[in-house]
Amino acid sequence: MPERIAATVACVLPVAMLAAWLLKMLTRSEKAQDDLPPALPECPLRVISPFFRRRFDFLRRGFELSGEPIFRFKLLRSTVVAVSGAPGRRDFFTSRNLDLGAGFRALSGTIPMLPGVTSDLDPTKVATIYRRLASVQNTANLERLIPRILEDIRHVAETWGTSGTFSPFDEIPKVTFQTNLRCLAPSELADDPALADRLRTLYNVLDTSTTPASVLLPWFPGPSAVRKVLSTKRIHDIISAAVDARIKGHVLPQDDALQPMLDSGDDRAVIIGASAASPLHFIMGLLVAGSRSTGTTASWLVTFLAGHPAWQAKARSEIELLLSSCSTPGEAAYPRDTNAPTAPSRSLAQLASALASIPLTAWESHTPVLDAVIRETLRLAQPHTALRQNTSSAPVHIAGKAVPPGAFAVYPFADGHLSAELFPEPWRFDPGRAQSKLPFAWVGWGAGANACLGQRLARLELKLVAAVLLLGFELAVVGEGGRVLGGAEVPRPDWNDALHCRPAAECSLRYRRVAGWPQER
Ligand code: HEM
Repeated sequence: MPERIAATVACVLPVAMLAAWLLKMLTRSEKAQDDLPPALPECPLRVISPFFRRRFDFLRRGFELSGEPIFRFKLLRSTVVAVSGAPGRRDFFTSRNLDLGAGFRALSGTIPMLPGVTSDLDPTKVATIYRRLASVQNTANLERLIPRILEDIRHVAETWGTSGTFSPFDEIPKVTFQTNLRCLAPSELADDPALADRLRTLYNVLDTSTTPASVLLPWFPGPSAVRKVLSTKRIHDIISAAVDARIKGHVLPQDDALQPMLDSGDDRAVIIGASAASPLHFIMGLLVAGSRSTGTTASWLVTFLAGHPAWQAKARSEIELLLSSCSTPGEAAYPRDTNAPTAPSRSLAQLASALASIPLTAWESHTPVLDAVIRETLRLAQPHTALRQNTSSAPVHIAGKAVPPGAFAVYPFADGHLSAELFPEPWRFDPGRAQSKLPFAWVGWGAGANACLGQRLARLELKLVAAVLLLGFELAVVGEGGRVLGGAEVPRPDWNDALHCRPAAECSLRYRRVAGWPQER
């Protein structure tokens, strides 16, 4: 009998504690304040799932319901202020007291805090990481990386065979994960396909295990929280084994991103670890910051080009022009001998090496079509909501409304990017469209103090991926039953999928390897 009572208490007590805690959270009253934005008339418990699972719809509906460009709601105990409109955008991106790291830690929950694995960083260490990321992106290093990135793209592309159909949202991120690994991690990892694949799978587990519970109740050991902790630990173990092998001299010094950090005596935790507080710490953190966005952008870049033949042709001609202007007289830049029985895989290798002859300055300054296509892709398929916390002790004012100390402010990029006023027919993919001159209307790389720190590298990677795919393959978007889709028929990005913007409608890429360029197209 006493055992039965003890068992019942053991079952009921945690549930009762959780219920009491929830009640306390939900009944906490806010300090009355005149300049607070209007509150959403919803029970705090009912906003949790939409905020995390269908954020685009939730915020759009909130602006409609409140009838204001700014409204507030509660996520358990936290006040969150959602911001839109020109004055709101300006104040959001220019406020000095809205902290990206704190907002990211509390509302994104990508990386759990694990003693010895992830930690917060002091400002000096953050500055070191910024410096190292800047070195990765200096001109000499990017020049050095171009042939390696192209070889990585070629290797992944060869696994696709000569023709077929695939989901761009599954296959293209494999390419960009590999290229980011090449640029940011020890080369021992980028050179080992099995380890690289394992790391990619573990990062995917981190992404897909983010649930409302794992973010709002990080101390609660639910199944997704446990999966996250395990994957974080495994990622850490793989990366630290590679770093330690180098430190102990089991592997010779390499020409990669790790070596200068070791040579400068950087703190091992800064090199390896990930920060739960911000997308930092070099290898683990930057792979999170960079891989997901580069993968999503590259997937849509290729999909839009495949579905818009006129832009595809313009982009291809631009790269062909670069190729022909970079080949030395009398030398074929890329297989021109159409009589030779060119094996398709050989032709991809030749393509990669021909593209490697194009200098960085040409990729950066002589590709107006690719620049316009990337800009339009970032406008139309970047489902980002910027997250910030007011870490100061005074309210921060956004368009005249207060974000109280400790509260969060969130800005959905859809506000500007999908606005019909700023971008007429906003869902139409049109890289030739006139650009809005209004500040912060387009924030594809972020804006203000927190603009993307990896954009030079990301831009280069996107162009190299586009070049190999456009010159190495014939591409088309196909929908249900293999029907080719073009222009307005290409499915819309679904902004509720905050990771990939993967469309709700079926959408695949049909590809066929081109044996030689330009004659055999
Ligand atoms: C196409 C690829 C990428 C896109 C579209 C992108 C976009 C962005 C955006 C919009 C922000 C600002 C976020 C906000 O305000 O909430 C940001 C920040 C950041 N990005 Fe990127 N990014 C890309 C690739 C990369 C890569 C490859 C790296 C690193 C190698 C990187 C490192 C960072 C870092 C460290 C920050 C935080 C800056 C800070 O704390 O102030 N990004 N990125």
